[in-house]
Formats: sequence, structure tokens, C-alpha cells
Amino acid sequence: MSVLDEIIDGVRADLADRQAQVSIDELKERAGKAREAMDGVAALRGDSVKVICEVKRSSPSKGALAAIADPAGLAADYEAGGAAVISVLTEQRKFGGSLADLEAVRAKVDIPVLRKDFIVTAYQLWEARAYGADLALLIVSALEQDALVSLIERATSIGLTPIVEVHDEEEVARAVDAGARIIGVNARNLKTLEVDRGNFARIAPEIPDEIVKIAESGVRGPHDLIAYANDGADAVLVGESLVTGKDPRAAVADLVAAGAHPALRFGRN
Ligand SMILES: O=C(O)c1ccccc1NCC(=O)[C@H](O)[C@H](O)COP(=O)(O)O
Repeated sequence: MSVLDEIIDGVRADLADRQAQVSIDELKERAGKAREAMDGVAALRGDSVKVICEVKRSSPSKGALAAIADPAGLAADYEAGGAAVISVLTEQRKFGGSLADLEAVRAKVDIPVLRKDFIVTAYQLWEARAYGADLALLIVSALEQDALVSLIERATSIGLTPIVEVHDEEEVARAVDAGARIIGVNARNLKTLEVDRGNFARIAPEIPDEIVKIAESGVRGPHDLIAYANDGADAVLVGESLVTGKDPRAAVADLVAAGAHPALRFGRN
């Protein structure tokens, strides 16, 4: 069994518990009262390379990373540093996250918030909206094609902007066929946990120009952002280096400044 399969087994077990406690109608009612969703595509487009900053306590690859007693405070630091979007890992077993983290972050910041989880049902999309998310991650390798198409449609219909995550060319084709408007290329292979920063450069040329391209994982600082930008990234998603560093606000500001450097504009959409 791969790491991803193991994570999804846990996600399904926890999901069954939540579904037994909260009906989808209750979630829909709560979603109806949530702040209107912000436009995720607009947040990630522009002249500069955007920075998505992640609230990440632990991971299958590294174990414990940071306690993060105040996820909203961390998100506020990210926002002050110039983040375009906050990513909140809500998976509990391996990443130590929760919907409460999502809710707290949403209440604190005025920029879009991504629910980062292993979404396999529409129920989780309603949860995302009910707890204030503007975007939701859909991982191609975790979904059959019919499910991917239907979750992209459902996410969009309830106001969420889907980010469709891929790791290879075949998954890019599936994401494009399914109607993705934003594709995240993960440098981390979710089955082996190996990180290969060269993955984005190999795969990005397969992604049509009009689709927003995010380089995910392995960003240690501005030099990695610049490399990804030169390979065509519109945005980068950063977790570990921010939560383990001493000054997340300054680290985000350094990334944002690098992403706004005029030299990067040449050749970008
Ligand atoms: O981070 C992991 O070990 C991991 C393992 C299995 C599935 C997903 C995993 N991470 C999710 C992510 O994609 C990253 O949190 C995100 O791209 C940020 O990456 P990083 O900056 O390297 O923390």
C-alpha cells in the first residue's frame, strides 16, 4: 500500500465519523452563511509570482515540523508578508490539521484560503465552504476520472476554486480534460514521498497557457521560487521552510519580493 493509499484510508474513516455526526444539509446551511468565496484564479494571476503559504504542523515525510498553537496568528504573519493565498492542511492523522484551523484562519485573514486535504467526496467540498474556504485541492492520483470531473464541477458550482494537483504528464492530460483552470504540479511523489524539484520543468510545458500553474513543494527560499518562475510557474506553494523558520513573515516577504522582480516578467503570461 502506498503512502497516499494509507492517508486516504484514514481520511475515509474520519470522514465516515463526521458524516455520522453532521448531515450534508447542515453543512449546506452553514455554507450559506459563510463569507462569500473569493476568486482563487484572480488571486493567483498577475505580473508577479504569487506565494501560497501553508499552515503545516507535521507530514508523513518529516514527522513533526512545528506545534503551531495559533494557526490564525501564523496566517496573519503570512498575510502581512504578502502571501496571496493561505493553505490550511485540514487532514488530522498525518498532518495534525483540522477544520477548526481552517475556520480560525478564515476569520483572521482577508485573502483567499485553500482547504488542503485529500478530498474524495462532495461532502468534503461542502465542509470546505462551510468552514470558509475559497479554494479546495483535488489530487488527480487520488481520484478516478469521473470523480475528478464531478468534484471540479461541484466545487465550482458552490463557489470554490479547485486547484487540481498532478505529478506527471498523464495526470496533466486528465486534469486538462476534466476542466481544470488551476493546476498544481507537486514535486513530491505522494506514493514514495521523494521530492524532485525538476518535475515542474518537465511537466509545465504540457499545461496550456491559459491555465494557472503552481509549483508545489520543496521551496527552501527565493532561489527555488526564481527557478520555478523561470520554468513558467505563476505561483509557488510553500509549507515546511516557512513553518520551521524563525521569522515566517520575513521569509514570506523575501519570497514575495523575489516573485515581483522585474526580470521574471519576461516571457510570463
Ligand atoms: O508533505 C508531505 O510529506 C506529504 C506527504 C504525502 C502527501 C502530501 C504531502 N504534503 C502535501 C504537500 O503537497 C505539501 O504540504 C505542500 O506542497 C508544501 O510542501 P513543502 O513546502 O515541501 O512542505
